[in-house]
Amino acid sequence: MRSELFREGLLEGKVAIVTGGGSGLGRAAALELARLGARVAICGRRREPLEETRSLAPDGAITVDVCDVREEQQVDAFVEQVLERHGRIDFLLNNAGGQYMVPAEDITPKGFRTVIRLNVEGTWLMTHAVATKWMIPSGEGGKICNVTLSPHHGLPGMAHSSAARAAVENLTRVLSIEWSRFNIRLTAIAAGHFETETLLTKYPEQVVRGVAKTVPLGRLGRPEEFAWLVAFLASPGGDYFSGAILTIDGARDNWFGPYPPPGLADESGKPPAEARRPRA
Ligand SMILES: CCCCC/C=C/C(=O)SCCNC(=O)CCNC(=O)[C@H](O)C(C)(C)COP(=O)(O)OP(=O)(O)OC[C@H]1O[C@@H](n2cnc3c(N)ncnc32)[C@H](O)[C@@H]1OP(=O)(O)O
Ligand SMILES: NC(=O)C1=CN([C@@H]2O[C@H](COP(=O)(O)OP(=O)(O)OC[C@H]3O[C@@H](n4cnc5c(N)ncnc54)[C@H](OP(=O)(O)O)[C@@H]3O)[C@@H](O)[C@H]2O)C=CC1
Repeated sequence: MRSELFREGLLEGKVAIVTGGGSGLGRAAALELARLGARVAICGRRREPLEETRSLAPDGAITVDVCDVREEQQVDAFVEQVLERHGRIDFLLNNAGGQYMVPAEDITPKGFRTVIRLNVEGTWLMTHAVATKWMIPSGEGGKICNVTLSPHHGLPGMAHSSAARAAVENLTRVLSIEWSRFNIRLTAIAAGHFETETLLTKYPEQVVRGVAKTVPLGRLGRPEEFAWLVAFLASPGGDYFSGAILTIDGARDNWFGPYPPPGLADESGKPPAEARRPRA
């Protein structure tokens, strides 16, 4: 299948890593990058979903490795394997991540560490390995894109993850400064609510039922909309983006709920306006 948006061969010759490529947003991104001609290495903890992603891509476009991004030795071995196989790494999407939903007072020390370790340490280990094993010593630089979370003004039930994603966003900013001398460009995609299988099945049913109503555009994001942004950043169109946090969330960061709010609009859907007062 061809990309619905970009020209064929746009990413020919490029090598990309997508962590968590076996499902949801990671799968959609890996497939779009592969459609555009990139060779894509995906990883995750379970082989089966990764193999399924590979089976959906053009022959030979995607390679699969089991790797837990929290484990330094596994990350090192994975990055070395990709370099042995493909000889270069142009683009890294740190997509593996997540959390569980729970009131903050019920987060145990182990639970907090678990979420920080996955999102912050996992992102850092992969970023550091790719930078020090290829992007810096090769002199070629490259692009690293981290996946974070919108809303930025706090997501109740996800205190650990909100803290972790803020850390990743600041890491993105500081590395974009430090590593500009190596031509490494870093961005973060702050994803709002996307209709992935995990989002639809992992969280409490009553939360999932109402989640689209927390988005001004009134719907969840589609995985391909995320994948197109990733492909754009990997393409020459993304060459001058660095240090930016790109929020893709149907305006969720700016308002909680559909707009206009239910019950406030007129029959045509127009929000209310105050009457003009006569000038004094
Ligand atoms: C509807 C609103 C949506 C908001 C936006 C959402 C965005 C998304 O991110 S959707 C995609 C989410 N995807 C994922 O979260 C996938 C990755 N997540 C995971 O793998 C797990 O959820 C993980 C983050 C907990 C990590 O798993 P693992 O390393 O296997 O950890 P354990 O299951 O062994 O748990 C360790 C530790 O963590 C605490 N804990 C885990 N789950 C819960 C829970 N449901 N409730 C309370 N505490 C939990 C707990 O301390 C665990 O230790 P033990 O108690 O000893 O088991
Ligand atoms: N869907 C949404 O609305 C939003 C998603 N996000 C973020 O986007 C990313 C993708 O989300 P989504 O596709 O919905 O969720 P998924 O749960 O489908 O994706 C998470 C992927 O990461 C992999 N993964 C988890 N832990 C590890 C680990 N320790 N090492 C390697 N891989 C791991 C999982 O595979 P495996 O279990 O086999 O390891 C899975 O393929 C996540 O970071 C998520 O938090 C952010 C905001 C909103």
